[in-house]
Amino acid sequence: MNNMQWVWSYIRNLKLSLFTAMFLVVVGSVISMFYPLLAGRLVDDVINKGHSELLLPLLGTMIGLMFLKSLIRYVYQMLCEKVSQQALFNLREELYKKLLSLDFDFFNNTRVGDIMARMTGDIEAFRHFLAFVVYNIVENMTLLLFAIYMMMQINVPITLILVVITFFIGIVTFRMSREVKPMFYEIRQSFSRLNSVVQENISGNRVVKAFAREDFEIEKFTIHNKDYNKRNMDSAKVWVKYLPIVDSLTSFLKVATLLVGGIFVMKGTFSLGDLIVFNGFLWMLDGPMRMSGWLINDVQRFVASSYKIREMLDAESKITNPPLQNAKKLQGYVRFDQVSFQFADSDQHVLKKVSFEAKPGQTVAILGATGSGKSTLVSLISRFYDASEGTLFIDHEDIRNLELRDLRSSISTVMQDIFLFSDTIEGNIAFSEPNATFSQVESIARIADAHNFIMKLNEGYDTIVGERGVGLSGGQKQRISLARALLRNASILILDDTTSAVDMETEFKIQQELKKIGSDMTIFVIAHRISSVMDADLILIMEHGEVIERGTHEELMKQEGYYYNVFREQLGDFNQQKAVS
Ligand SMILES: Nc1ncnc2c1ncn2[C@@H]1O[C@H](COP(=O)(O)OP(=O)(O)OP(=O)(O)O)[C@@H](O)[C@H]1O
Repeated sequence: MNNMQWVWSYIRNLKLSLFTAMFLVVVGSVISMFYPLLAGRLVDDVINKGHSELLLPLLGTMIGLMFLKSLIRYVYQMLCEKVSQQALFNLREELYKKLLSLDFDFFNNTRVGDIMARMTGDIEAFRHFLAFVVYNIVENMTLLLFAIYMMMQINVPITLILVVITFFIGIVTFRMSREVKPMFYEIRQSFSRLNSVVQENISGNRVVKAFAREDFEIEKFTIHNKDYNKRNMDSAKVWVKYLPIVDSLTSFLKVATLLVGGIFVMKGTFSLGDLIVFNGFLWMLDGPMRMSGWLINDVQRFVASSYKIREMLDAESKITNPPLQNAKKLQGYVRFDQVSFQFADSDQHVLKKVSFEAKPGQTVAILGATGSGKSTLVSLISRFYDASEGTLFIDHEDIRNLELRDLRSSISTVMQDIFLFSDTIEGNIAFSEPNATFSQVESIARIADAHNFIMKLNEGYDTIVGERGVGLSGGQKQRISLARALLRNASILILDDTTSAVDMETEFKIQQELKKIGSDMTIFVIAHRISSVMDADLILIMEHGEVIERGTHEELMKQEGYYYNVFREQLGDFNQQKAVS
């Protein structure tokens, strides 16, 4: 599909408004033709021939046409605005839906600033194209063609001379647009990089302040700002190079009209009124020619932006989604069969031939050094990624045959990187189960040991937490996100380092509560503390993507390997903590 077909797909339903607008643009251009003609009559009939009775009707007609033209212009501008806003709305919706359908791989490899540039600047270029560029192209084309036609009716030789000059202006403008075209893509890329720096500084402002690196960040921003500025200036330089030529040629149009027209007037083959008419038509030649530079500029911007927008619309999630067979709540039987995994842009296996099974109601704990593949392993259960080799079965079905929403609605996850929305605490907890009543939210918050601290906040459950949970401690955020996960009546519960920021006493309480409610849930717990995993039915010890030890607490203690050593290291702390409490 080329760019025009693509744009058309957004305005197809609005074609009546669009065609009406374009028709009115043509009518407006026709009306413009009358001004020079009437001005010519004014000179020839009223001034030269002394028909003063024609003065008022001629002036009245000119003023009337001016009003009519303004009215028509208003209507077609409004119609174009309506078409562009509606198309923009549809495009924004489609882009947003696409964004939410894309997988982790896309987000891992695309900067947020770049996505934001597409959702703002590029979309604006699309709107500007429909709201302004399209009607201006039609208006200028019709003005140019009508003017040439009308001038031809009056004097062919002068018109031909003017058309030849206009042709040269066209060539210069075309060369300028060719030179400036690649620059627009560069400007677009530079804007995206600038956006990324701003976005990173807003998200990471705490880190910047904590390390007092404001100067460094300002310097970094300045480099990108200068780059953006330079690229815009480069394109402006092309303009500056060509604009004097275009200006000279358009001025030459006037000189040529006066010179040749004057000679014809002196010879008596051309009336003074005709010269006035010609002069009146001149702006319809040079106007479109001058304007074409700006319009080509806008079209190039639009082409560069639409390329970026379409790139995102064409992005495909690697996770294929099979059709929904028969929606049912999963039991929570999970089996990894020789599962290996590597990230798309990496040649290293993050998981190597992992096999184990978890029955409904069982708890599987995963322990291991940082970077050993624990989070990656559980992310395969929600199908955030597909295994590179081997198969993952859920309820004895290859996970790739399960419809994504159906699968994910049976799983509840507390991710390591906690995210809370800018919403009330109640809204954040109920995110997983929008139909939950307040008392359900409250009782689940008790289980997650969040109720007490929430009640101490001035607004309680109505407290609005800032973006990403600003205003709460790490442990408080963890407990709210745990409550959010528990509220959903899931078959599989994944807790990725969920209690790392809460004290051991609180963790113990949460574990006791979990035992009460999670009797038929399959629970995956990733933890660094032995105390979080001791009671699990199966403990997996990971190292460099491999399961190096497995078994229950007792079995692993007997092996006297990694688990045994970690247990001995942490036991002291644990006993100390228990003694203090
Ligand atoms: N998006 C990614 N692209 C490429 N490699 C990645 C990506 N995410 C993680 N990795 C790599 O995969 C390996 C396993 O990461 P993972 O997050 O699963 O470890 P982990 O055991 O959960 O670590 P931690 O205990 O620190 O959370 C790491 O070596 C990491 O560098």
